Amino acid sequence: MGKIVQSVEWNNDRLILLDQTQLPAQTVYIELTEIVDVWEAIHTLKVRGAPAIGMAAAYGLYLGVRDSKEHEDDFLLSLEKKAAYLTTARPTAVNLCWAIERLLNRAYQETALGSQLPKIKAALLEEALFIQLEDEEACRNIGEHALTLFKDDMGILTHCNAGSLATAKYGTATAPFYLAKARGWHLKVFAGETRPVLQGARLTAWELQQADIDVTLLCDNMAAMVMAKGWIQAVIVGTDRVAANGDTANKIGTYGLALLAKAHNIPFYVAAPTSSIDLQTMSGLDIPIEERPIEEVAAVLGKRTAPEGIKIYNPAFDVTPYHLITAFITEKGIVHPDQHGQYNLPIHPLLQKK
Ligand SMILES: CSC[C@H]1O[C@H](OP(=O)(O)O)[C@H](O)[C@@H]1O
Repeated sequence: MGKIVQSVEWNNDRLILLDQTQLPAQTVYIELTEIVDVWEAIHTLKVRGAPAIGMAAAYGLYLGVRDSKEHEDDFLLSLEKKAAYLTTARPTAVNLCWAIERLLNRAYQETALGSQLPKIKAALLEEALFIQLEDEEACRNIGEHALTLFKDDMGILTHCNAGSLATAKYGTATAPFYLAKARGWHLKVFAGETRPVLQGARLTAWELQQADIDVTLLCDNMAAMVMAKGWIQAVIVGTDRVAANGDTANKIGTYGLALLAKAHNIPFYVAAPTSSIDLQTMSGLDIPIEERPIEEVAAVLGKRTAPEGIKIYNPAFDVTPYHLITAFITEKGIVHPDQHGQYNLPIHPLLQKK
């Protein structure tokens, strides 16, 4: 029986991460106790995937103040500076700043109650643990809802890694694959390799193989052909940030898949925990798109493939306009567009409109 891999764990008062840059060749766990090392792990994709970087940032903020010696009057300012520092690790996934905001709010609440520093710090760790537990439950619920849209023996295409590695467990886009396996269904997963960082080849293919799930690896440029062959009955992807109108930022290449799905009349689903839905961002035009080092494009796993001195563009994400999305699968249920083609998206109770 296969196993469901996990990438983030709080254990023995330290943050333990499965270093995703070493997969699939090596399974390497790193133990972090310093906020600067958490920032670096997020920035260099040792930990990656919107929910997972939110969880890591939350634990990182706690680690940043756990042993601090500031006077109580200076603690909140120090906490806010460390929070701001962590949000610079990566800009696109709203989960990172959302998790940080949750810990800041807990600190403000405890301060207002007159709590002493030890209690405030304990509340920060408690909130980080809550975020991880909630994400696992949200992913499981997303999987259950997604299975109402799928049936046994379907071919499903996914992109990048919105998997168990990118979340507390199960993944968002991959959650239905794990639950279908447990239900005895045979879903045929097609995973795009996802240039340039190869999250599909290195991570999704690996984690589904570990779980004995039927997965076929594709180059990104094969998606149109397998759709034309009739091998794909649905596309499901994750997200880093859904804007208020439903425009969705996800791994570069997602927008193209949505256009292909539309052209082939194939449903295109976004698995979106409410922790990734940002009603403060009005549309895709307002979503910050991370640009990453050009070396990711110029070389493949360290071997240079592009000529020296060539111009290179390396956006890590693109935005799929909401009208190309068939439905959002959230932990609160499936959201289809209304009669005007507009989305009324659920909001996480702790992400109230300001
Ligand atoms: C549930 S993971 C969401 C999202 O995050 C990934 O980006 P990255 O690998 O750069 O962290 C990818 O876009 C996934 O779909």
